[in-house]
Amino acid sequence: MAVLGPNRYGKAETRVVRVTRHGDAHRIKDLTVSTSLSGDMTEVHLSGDNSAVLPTDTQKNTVFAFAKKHGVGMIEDFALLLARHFADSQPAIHHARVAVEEHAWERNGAFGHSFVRSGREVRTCVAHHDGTRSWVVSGLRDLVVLNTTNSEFWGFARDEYTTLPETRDRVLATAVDAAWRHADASQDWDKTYENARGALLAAFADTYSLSLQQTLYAMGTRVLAECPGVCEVRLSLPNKHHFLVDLAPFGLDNDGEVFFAADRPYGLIEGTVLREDAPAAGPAWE
Ligand SMILES: O=c1[nH]c(=O)c2[nH]c(=O)[nH]c2[nH]1
Repeated sequence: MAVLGPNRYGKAETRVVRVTRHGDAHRIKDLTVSTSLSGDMTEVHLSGDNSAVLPTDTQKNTVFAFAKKHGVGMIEDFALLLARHFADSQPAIHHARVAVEEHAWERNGAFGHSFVRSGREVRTCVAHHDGTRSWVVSGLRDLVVLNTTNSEFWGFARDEYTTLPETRDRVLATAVDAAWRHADASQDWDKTYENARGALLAAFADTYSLSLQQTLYAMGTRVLAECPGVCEVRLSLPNKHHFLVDLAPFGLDNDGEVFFAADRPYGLIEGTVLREDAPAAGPAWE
């Protein structure tokens, strides 16, 4: 006998751009929004009775309608608004998860109406609401950073397959993917974002690194130190290897000047740093 296990459904990656016009000075917010609902969904799976199913098309429409009606400020507020709407307005929906990514644009010169997509990282959040409680995890991805020195890697375990030379000076580069769990769902999201981003960058730059793992822990610890409302930080750091190119065949030396920036494979260093007294996570990360 088969039984239905955990399930959820929603509209993934609705792309919405909200323009706000103040005379000739326009603003844009460019988001990717993914909704995911769960609740009394046994019948639709077992018998095809759709009466509890708020269509994913409706969910997508709601994203656009809310962008118009409520505007888009901080993405955490927009995500919470949507999550609360779905969980509170549909009797069959007991839990709503809304994930938002924000793509940054900058002004193109002095023109009020012209923008250039910025090379900045993508800002992210996931908000949950279960009809009573809300949880928010904020973060960023693709924050690409590189140190040209102050990184070593040696003293590692060896076996018959180890060929990696030890290094006392290497390039250390990564694309930071970070998420931080808020202790409660009423924070100054923008302020925390800037503090967390600043902490990640500062810790990456000023940690004398003996491994990317050590740098990861320093970065997570720094976010907790700078952001009192954050109780847990998760980091995923690809080690973007930079290999010194052998220029000897060309009669040239290479004293840490020319590197091959390898694409793949890459080391992937992942870890969590949390306060000793961090409250239980609930479904925040899912
Ligand atoms: O910082 C590093 N951590 C590792 O675990 C590792 N493994 C490896 O081959 N290079 C590195 N660098």
